[in-house]
Amino acid sequence: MKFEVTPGWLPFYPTPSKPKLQLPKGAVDAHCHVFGPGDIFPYAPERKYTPCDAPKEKLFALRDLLGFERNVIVQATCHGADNRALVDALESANGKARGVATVRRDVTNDELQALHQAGVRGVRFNFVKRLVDAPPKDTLMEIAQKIAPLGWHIVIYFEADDLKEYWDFFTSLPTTVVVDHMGRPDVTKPVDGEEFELFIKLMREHKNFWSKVSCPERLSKTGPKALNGEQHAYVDVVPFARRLVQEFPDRVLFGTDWPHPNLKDHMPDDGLLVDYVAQIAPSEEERQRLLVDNPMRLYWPEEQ
Ligand SMILES: O=C(O)c1cc(C(=O)O)oc(=O)c1
Repeated sequence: MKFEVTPGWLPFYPTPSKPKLQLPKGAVDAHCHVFGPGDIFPYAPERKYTPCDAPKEKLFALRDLLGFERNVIVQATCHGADNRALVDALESANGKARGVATVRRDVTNDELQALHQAGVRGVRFNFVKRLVDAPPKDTLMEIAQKIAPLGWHIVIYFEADDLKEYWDFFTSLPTTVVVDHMGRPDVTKPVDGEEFELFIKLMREHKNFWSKVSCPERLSKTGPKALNGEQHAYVDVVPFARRLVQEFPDRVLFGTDWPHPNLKDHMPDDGLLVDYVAQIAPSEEERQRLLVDNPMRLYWPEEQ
């Protein structure tokens, strides 16, 4: 099937640089996606955007260039609950990728087992209105109850503004819960202001919560952008990620978010995005936890 890309869509950066930062051995890119290709794995009818194809071969080549050894591939909303592109990528990765799927309430145990076999270790609940019409909470709780016995976790994606509303629901989830992109703080607000303190409180009071300290390119308002060799990109986002890395060193993950869906302003050079990690995790010990120990504990516990 041929798909027309959403007007204004920015394709991923064609020639990423090799990072200056050398990643620790065994580093995991814990948040990235595959899109299509649409003629093999069609985009979902209910999608809110149509991306350009970003196939597994490109992802694996990027992994090697950047110095990662493994990927966690997260089901993107443009594929809805059709996990075929994700499963295909996982099955092609020689054990070097795990996945986070999207499932519906009527998913069967056999289907869950097949996803587990392919390398899926979690499901994603998305509440961002420009991306999805979120299912009702009782539907999601039913899914949570179904996946919990598999030892899977739940990845949640929401806007900072919505945290209050979902607080009771999120904190009643029965599994480890991983928050995408730091709960999308407005980085023009203070890092110790009301909005981000609420997120810190969530992490402090609920030890089953983890946070991805990813997506500075999405959250930044003032840059500078990860382009043209910039070694100090997205300085306005650094204090937020730095705070999480310092306060919750065992419950943070980092991912590139390649191929960066829905960016409007610019497309980052992924090599420079890796160099950004030196700003939020300046010590080798912090990077070891962020990039190796934490994702391995969550996604490859059998190797621990
Ligand atoms: O902010 C976004 O647009 C975005 C979208 C998706 C997705 O469509 O799944 O995933 C992300 O991690 C981020």
